[in-house]
Amino acid sequence: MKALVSWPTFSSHPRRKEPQISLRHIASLATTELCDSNALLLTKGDVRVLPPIFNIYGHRRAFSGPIVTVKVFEDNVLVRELLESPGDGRVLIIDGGGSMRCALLGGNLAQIAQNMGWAGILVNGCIRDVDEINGCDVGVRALASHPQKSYKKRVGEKHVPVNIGGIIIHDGEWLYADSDGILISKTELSI
Ligand SMILES: O=C([O-])CC(=O)C(=O)O
Repeated sequence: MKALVSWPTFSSHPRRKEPQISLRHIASLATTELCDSNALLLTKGDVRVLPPIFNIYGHRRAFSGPIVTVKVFEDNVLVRELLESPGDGRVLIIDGGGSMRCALLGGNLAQIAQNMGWAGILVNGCIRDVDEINGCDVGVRALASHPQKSYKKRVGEKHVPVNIGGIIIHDGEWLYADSDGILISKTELSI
């Protein structure tokens, strides 16, 4: 398998014959290759594999970037605040405690994330407006979908360590996601 995977978009313009490959779709390194090339880091725990509990949403199937964390519970005001700030190719990890009782991310927030340059969003919880999210040029991972919105009380903490499926993740670490899985790394990885 090649080290680099890409997710080209093809122009629908009738006169254009060549596929248009958007630079924003040159995706991240393949998680399989990263695991194979960084076996020592995996052994040491500097690279961890998240348990395969997340569903894949969003137009961008593969993404990577430095992590920003936020810990909330059934309240997404802090999520909106972060997504309204420049993403600069980073990945937002929302630890929603795994709640199955409401959605922490919907179509509006995914659109904002796309416009603000976030590479991806991982939700330890639920999302809604799945069809809209799937149309946004951002990668999304979440446990499930739920039609109900969350509270708006602004309770939670930004930039704190979070525990996702038993893996402790710190702000500033790196996330790599593709169709095969999700890696968390203390540092930026190479093949
Ligand atoms: O605002 C929310 O609670 C989530 C939502 O529906 C959206 O992002 O469209």
